[in-house]
Amino acid sequence: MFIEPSVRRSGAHDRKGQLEVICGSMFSGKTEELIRRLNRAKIARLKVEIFKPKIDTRYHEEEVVSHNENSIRSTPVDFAEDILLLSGNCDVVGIDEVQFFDDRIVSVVTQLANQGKRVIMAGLDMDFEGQPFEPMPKLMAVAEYVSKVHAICMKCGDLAAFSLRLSDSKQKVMLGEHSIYEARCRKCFFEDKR
Ligand SMILES: Nc1ncnc2c1ncn2[C@@H]1O[C@H](COP(=O)(O)OP(=O)(O)O)[C@@H](O)[C@H]1O
Ligand SMILES: Cc1cn([C@H]2C[C@H](O)[C@@H](COP(=O)(O)O)O2)c(=O)[nH]c1=O
Ligand SMILES: [Zn+2]
Repeated sequence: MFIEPSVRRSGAHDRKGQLEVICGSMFSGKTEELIRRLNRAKIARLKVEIFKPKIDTRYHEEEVVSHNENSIRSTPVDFAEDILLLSGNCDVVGIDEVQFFDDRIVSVVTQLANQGKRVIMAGLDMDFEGQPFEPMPKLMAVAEYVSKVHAICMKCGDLAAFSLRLSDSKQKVMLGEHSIYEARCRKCFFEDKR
């Protein structure tokens, strides 16, 4: 479990911002961990704003929802720059499905952290082919803290770092969950990848 350096550190008293990335495969608990950190910031009475790309409307238009149905209210945005405009004077910014933003998200979150905000991002580090999912590598490079979480392989029960797509589609962006994707360990992913 990630231990926050200090929940209030980036609050009103000490405006030192920081970037945190939570990454891993599908079903690895990224959204749960994001919600956990954001709820703790709220308990510390920090002002929290949460965003997700408008493209991700799988479960709910205005909520970030985990696979086990934890949820937190969020603002869907079209572009990374919208986050700068809408985060105002909050202390903590949460961003889910951050892999769906383009490279401009790197400059946006850097500006937010330099303003003294704690920015917590969750996103897929690899796509269905096992390739890095841009802009995640860049975000991981500039972040102070990177947490990689793991799912359980649906074939062998080992730890899973890969997301196997069960259909033949080669489109990079293809929203979906259990019916289209399965978490897999390295061995089972490369055995079954199409
Ligand atoms: N293969 C799996 N491995 C682990 N958890 C799974 C798996 N399939 C479903 N789950 C459920 O998904 C939850 C994590 O969901 P979520 O936080 O939304 O993950 P992510 O955001 O990484 O896709 C787990 O707590 C568990 O209930
Ligand atoms: C591997 C992979 C996934 N996607 C999509 C599928 C889901 O809608 C999201 C990931 O959601 P999660 O919260 O991490 O479970 O991304 C995609 O578009 N392309 C891919 O290669
Ligand atoms: Zn396996």
